[in-house]
Amino acid sequence: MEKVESGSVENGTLADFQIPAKKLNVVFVLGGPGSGKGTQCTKIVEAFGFVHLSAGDLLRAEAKSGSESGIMIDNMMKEGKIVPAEVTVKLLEKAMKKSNNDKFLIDGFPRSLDNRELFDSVTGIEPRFILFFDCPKEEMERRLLGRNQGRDDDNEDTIRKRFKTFIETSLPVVKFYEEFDKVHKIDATRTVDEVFSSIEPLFQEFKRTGSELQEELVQAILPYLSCRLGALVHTPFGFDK
Ligand SMILES: Nc1ncnc2c1ncn2[C@@H]1O[C@H](COP(=O)(O)OP(=O)(O)OP(=O)(O)O)[C@@H](O)[C@H]1O
Ligand SMILES: O=c1ccn([C@@H]2O[C@H](COP(=O)(O)O)[C@@H](O)[C@H]2O)c(=O)[nH]1
Repeated sequence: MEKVESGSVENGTLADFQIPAKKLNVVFVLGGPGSGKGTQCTKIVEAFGFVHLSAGDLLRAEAKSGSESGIMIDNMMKEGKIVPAEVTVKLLEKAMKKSNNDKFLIDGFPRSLDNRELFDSVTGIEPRFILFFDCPKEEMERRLLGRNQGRDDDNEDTIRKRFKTFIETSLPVVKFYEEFDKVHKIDATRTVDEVFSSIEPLFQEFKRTGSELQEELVQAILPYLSCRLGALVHTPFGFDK
């Protein structure tokens, strides 16, 4: 397999990561297009303080950025094809390094066995477990056609291609992890709340403690405090009139 060119990668670990790869908690969220991965990730983030990284969103942003690979990514997405692993892994790696968090939900990735292999060799990260949203094609198609978020790939023709790629290329990843007993298969046909209730117990070990919540609050108000402090320093007599 081709090796990723990255100055930060040494011996299969994220060398300049603040937290060792082994200590990171990564959950892969897999399932067919429209099975409800993104919807549930939002709820998991709210409840358990994970960082949500959607591989599709990262690729869409890269496609829009006008970068060298942008046109290639855009074309591949319109065809429902899997973007080369080097591109996606690099985007995920960059997004993870930007975050101070140690808990990541990686949504819609790995989409193929070679995506999985490259992520493993570049980051050295072993996912804690895999959530697999199981949903019939007809229901997924109904949801995608009703999504209405202006996505270029939510049309009948591309949806057909995305389903084909999912079955031929992405399902083998689920099978791979099943061999290691890492997959939690979720019946995604139920309501959003019912689905969430069934996955909530899997995340109990990640429940935030009081001091973590306190730390999050401090981090959230820090920019405001430093802004106020700056204003005080620049105001005669040290206070606003
Ligand atoms: N349990 C559910 N019941 C009914 N509709 C749902 C459910 N979960 C999600 N939806 C809706 O289905 C559509 C697709 O959901 P979502 O974007 O979460 O899927 P996804 O798996 O992330 O899709 P993709 O892989 O294409 O990004 C959205 O419009 C969402 O509101
Ligand atoms: O790891 C990935 C994830 C996504 N893609 C491409 O993006 C589209 C849309 O992905 P969503 O998860 O539905 O947002 C997908 O059809 C692929 O073309 C990818 O190549 N690799």
